[in-house]
Amino acid sequence: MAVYTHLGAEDLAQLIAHYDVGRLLSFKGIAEGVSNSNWLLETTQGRFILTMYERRIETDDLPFFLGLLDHLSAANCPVPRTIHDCDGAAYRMVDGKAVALIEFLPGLSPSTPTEAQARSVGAALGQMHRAAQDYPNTRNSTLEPQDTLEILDQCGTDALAGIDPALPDILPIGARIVADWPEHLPGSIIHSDLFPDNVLMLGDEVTGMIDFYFAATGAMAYDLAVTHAAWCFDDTGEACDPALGAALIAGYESLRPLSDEERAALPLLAQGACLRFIASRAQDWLETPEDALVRRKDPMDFLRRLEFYRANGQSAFA
Ligand SMILES: Nc1ncnc2c1ncn2[C@@H]1O[C@H](COP(=O)(O)OP(=O)(O)O)[C@@H](O)[C@H]1O
Ligand SMILES: N[C@@H](CCOP(=O)(O)O)C(=O)O
Repeated sequence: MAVYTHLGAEDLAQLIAHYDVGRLLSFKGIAEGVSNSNWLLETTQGRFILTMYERRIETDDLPFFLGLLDHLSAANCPVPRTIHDCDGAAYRMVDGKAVALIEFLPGLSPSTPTEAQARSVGAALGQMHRAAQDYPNTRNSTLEPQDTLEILDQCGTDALAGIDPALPDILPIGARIVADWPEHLPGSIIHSDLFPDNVLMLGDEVTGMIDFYFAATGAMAYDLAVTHAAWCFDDTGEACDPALGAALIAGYESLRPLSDEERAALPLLAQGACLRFIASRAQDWLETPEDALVRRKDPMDFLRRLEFYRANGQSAFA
């Protein structure tokens, strides 16, 4: 489920009246997603996505996230633009919560990506990194390897072992990743969470990259490593498909070639990416009540990926 707040027809019609988007004809809540409430709105002028920010997002960060969408879409990246209200504001407050109206983009998120799709998503990521170079705003990530290790430390060995007896192994492994973490790789604004469910596609074409709410200033090669970990394995992280990885990287390099230093760092960056998703998933696992209507994601899916990157080193990216 991803509609945490009830908004009725009258609430939505009243809200829409603040925008130049015509009259509300119909709406429905969107089931996908876990962090925010989303509705698909149909008005006399077309379709729009309404997002209400519920968890993990600071309202103070919204100008950064929403301005980034406008910056990237103006540079022809496949990213939805935000619809500003009649006063020019990118977001409004409803009952104390921030809401934004966002362009609807067509497309479906692939559940079993093909090589052609992995290549396209790599190219879209490279295009985004280049276009974001001159975005004037910055944001520090709150999920650097050190932060994610602290999250796991706070979960504690016993609680981690309660999720899976092998999970506490991540603590010493994570400490080594943090100690070896490369600094000074070329940076831009990075998406940081470009999983298949955050990409919309029509056939092999990327029609939308969405959910930029972990975007931050960071190393571009780290973003590529996150995308590799998210796209090139089966769901449980047991099997990596090297052809998907090769296609993803080739697509990326068609827009932005990697330096030797970035290429050499990929195995460690990918381990750091896995550490980040193990941490947020473990934290959610422990904090989400058993009877909540949100499907908990298994941190072990990313411990398996991490083991793969440790065992295969550079050949994971051959
Ligand atoms: N701009 C958009 N165009 C079309 N569909 C969208 C758009 N933004 C979000 N969606 C739909 O809403 C779902 C949840 O959005 P998302 O931003 O990923 O939410 P969450 O942050 O809760 O994960 C997506 O899977 C997609 O189906
Ligand atoms: N992609 C992350 C979860 C982040 O959730 P999102 O719905 O906001 O993309 C994971 O798989 O752990």
